[in-house]
Amino acid sequence: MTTASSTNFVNIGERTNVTGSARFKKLILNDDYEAAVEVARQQVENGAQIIDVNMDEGLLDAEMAMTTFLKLIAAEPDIARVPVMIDSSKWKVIEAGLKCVSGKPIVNSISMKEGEAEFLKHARLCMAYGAAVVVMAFDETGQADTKERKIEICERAYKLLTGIGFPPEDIIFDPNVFAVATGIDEHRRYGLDFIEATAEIKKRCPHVHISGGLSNLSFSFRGNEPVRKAMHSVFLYHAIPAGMDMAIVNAGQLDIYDDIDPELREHCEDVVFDRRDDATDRLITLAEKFRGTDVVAEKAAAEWRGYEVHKRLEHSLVKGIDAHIIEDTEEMRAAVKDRGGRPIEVIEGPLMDGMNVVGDLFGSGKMFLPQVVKSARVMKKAVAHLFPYIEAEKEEGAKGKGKIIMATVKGDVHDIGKNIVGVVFQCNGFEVIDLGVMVAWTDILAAAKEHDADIIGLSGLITPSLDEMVTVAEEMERAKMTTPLLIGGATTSKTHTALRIEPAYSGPTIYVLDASRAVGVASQLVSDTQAEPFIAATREDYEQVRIARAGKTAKKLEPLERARANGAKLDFAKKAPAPAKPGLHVYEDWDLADLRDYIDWTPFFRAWELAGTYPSILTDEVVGESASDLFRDAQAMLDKIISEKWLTAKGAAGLWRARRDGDDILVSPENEEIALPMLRQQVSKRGGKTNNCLADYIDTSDDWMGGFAVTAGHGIEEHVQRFEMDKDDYNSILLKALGDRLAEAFAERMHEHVRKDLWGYAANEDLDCKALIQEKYQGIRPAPGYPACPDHSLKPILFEMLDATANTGIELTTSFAMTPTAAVSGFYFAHPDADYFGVARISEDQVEDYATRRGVPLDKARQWLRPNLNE
Ligand SMILES: C[S@@+](CC[C@H](N)C(=O)[O-])C[C@H]1O[C@@H](n2cnc3c(N)ncnc32)[C@H](O)[C@@H]1O
Repeated sequence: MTTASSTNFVNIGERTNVTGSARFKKLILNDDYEAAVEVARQQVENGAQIIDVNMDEGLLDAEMAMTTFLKLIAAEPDIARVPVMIDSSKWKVIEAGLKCVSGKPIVNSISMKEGEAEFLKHARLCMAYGAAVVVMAFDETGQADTKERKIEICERAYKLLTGIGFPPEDIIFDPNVFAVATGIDEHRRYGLDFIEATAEIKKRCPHVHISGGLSNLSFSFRGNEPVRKAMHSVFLYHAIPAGMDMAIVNAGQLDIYDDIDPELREHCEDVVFDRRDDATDRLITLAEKFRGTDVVAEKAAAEWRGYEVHKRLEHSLVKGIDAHIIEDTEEMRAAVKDRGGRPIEVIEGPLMDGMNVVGDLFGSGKMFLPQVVKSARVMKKAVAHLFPYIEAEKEEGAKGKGKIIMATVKGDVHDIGKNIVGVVFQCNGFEVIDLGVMVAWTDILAAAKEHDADIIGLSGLITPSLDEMVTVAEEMERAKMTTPLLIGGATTSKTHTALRIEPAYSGPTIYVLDASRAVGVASQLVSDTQAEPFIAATREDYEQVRIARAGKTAKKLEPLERARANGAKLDFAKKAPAPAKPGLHVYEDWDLADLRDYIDWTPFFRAWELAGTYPSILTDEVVGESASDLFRDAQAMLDKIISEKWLTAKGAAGLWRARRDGDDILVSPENEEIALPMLRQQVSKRGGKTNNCLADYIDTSDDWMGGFAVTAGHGIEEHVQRFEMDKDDYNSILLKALGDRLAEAFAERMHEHVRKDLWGYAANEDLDCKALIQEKYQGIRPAPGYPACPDHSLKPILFEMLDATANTGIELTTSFAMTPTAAVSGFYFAHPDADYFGVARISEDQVEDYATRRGVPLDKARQWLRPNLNE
């Protein structure tokens, strides 16, 4: 069956509506009524059986526009054969329209919004003109959203209208189609409520018609026409048998139900009928496959290829399209050559012009990181094409704004943030010399000298990197350097930079919050006029941070003994039973397809500096488009990662006997006991709150705990290199970010496997991905380096118990960072009352106690615990 043709269903053309069609609005605003009439004709030719005309636009004299247009179409026999729906929120406009229509008009709309008297007044007028009316399901308290309200309002309106003799067959109810798949739970029933209400209204109000505006339904998928069309068709397929007999819809844009891709159709029906909890998530995921597959997109694509070459280059750069960049760059180069110019001019002229547009859009918040990184990829390809010509002519390279050395410091391996910042610098005309990860200070200083760098940028993600950055600063000082030093990365902060790094180096030292600030900072540092005042202002700012900190006396903490006495007292009668499968379990190659469903997407968008929560970020007013594009690319790459097996997921999980001894947990992976010394909160607690320590979660005898290490990073290097060889930072960063996501998903999956199977204390747990991300399960998996066990140096102990390097291939750097970077490790606690907390500040007594328990010199313990010291 098709959606429309085999029923008495009437479709109402929507293109002659200034609020819904940008093109029609433009025509009317420009007084181009001739072309506007053509829009109406096309609608009718495309099968519209009624045309909706709306002129509600602030800049228009709507009464005038309505009457002008209606008179014009009344003179066109092939348009005038279909009824006109006069659509306005202003009664005066409707009345003006009614006066110009010759056939049977339809008024869109009246409602009880302003009470019964007003409603009936309008209804009587419509009756006088012989007009049918659309009655919105709207009353004095607002628009009907639930099924019950829709029915109640329509029934009430029906009684009122028939009470004054209004012909029931001239009543068209619009029970409000609202957007579904928005990610908001209350919206899930909107589609179903409309359909069910339709059936009931038809029953209770004989002879009426039911109509609705379909475009609302798929609002969440704007920009994705194939999915919108499928949703509309699916909706009508079910709403028509329920009694819907009209809809405002672009008839040319409906799919035949049977022709819709079966998977898409099923997912749309899941959403419309609210058939499963994850219906929205699944449709959003699937939707990405269909984006851009429609005719409109293809037409737009063809159109820009007709631009002149300068504009084509700009278009490629701004849109991040690399498909034609080589041929266009070549065309430009040839054109420049023909007029006696040099190849470098292609870079300095059109390419830089395009990148300036990108820079401006990014700077003004109209473009986001993923798009910028794509633009940079296009630029790099263009430059690479020109390079041999530039070399051949022995030209100087384009003069950049300045040279920046970038490095992730020794002991640290994380580089997504650094790479993104590097790309953004390059887009803005800086030359970046990227030294990679785990870079010793000696190499950083040597590179700065060799390249005569204007700026050095350091990056780090884990807390031990903070100390390493101080070391780099001290060494720069010793070498009497004056090069500005930029500090960035997840654990860095303005406070740490002001308190520890800047005092170590007399050159300019500046903390950079994120990629969007990096260019502003670097540009000021290389500017002849702005550098000095900027550096002075930053120094003053950091001085204030130090003064404020000096004014604060160290926080008053509880003595360790008192904190211990106030530890968490768990009811060990509730502790988890002994594991079903104790000991070590190794997984050499976990199925990546299985992990895909466990991915928490929100942090993925954060890595690209897109603010928001998945899935609503995909339809966010500001970043929605950028997030959706990125998500589509991510899904496509995930498809390949899985089907072509780019990555291998290896993991180990162990469940061991454990008992608590003071603040140590004694674990027995084999026969001997291994001590895991834990840290305790010492901040004063009130109101019955306890001073927690992870050891509190373990019984003094006969208990169990676990540990795990998982990675999804094996195999990644080969592909990262492939992308980098191809100057494709975008895909290289995308792959790394997806590797991280798969590793986190693996940690989630492994934890579930432990609860339900290996340990088995929650064998009947039934949680979906969302509930897992919200940690709705029993037990926790604290990770070394995180607030409840901030000391990264516990990782070697954990790794030894798991024989993790042999079993999973994960290695630890000197700062206890894991390689591959796409890796997660931690402990398992199963007690139902075990919860995450932060150790926060600790005092000297605990540092000494910890040094003794770990069997290390006090200095070493101080170094490990530095971020938690009370100083
Ligand atoms: C960093 S997030 C990772 C999960 C997130 N769904 C993702 O995919 O990125 C949460 C994890 O961090 C660790 N974590 C969070 N808070 C912690 C705390 N206070 N102490 C120790 N570990 C903590 C735990 O391993 C927890 O599972």
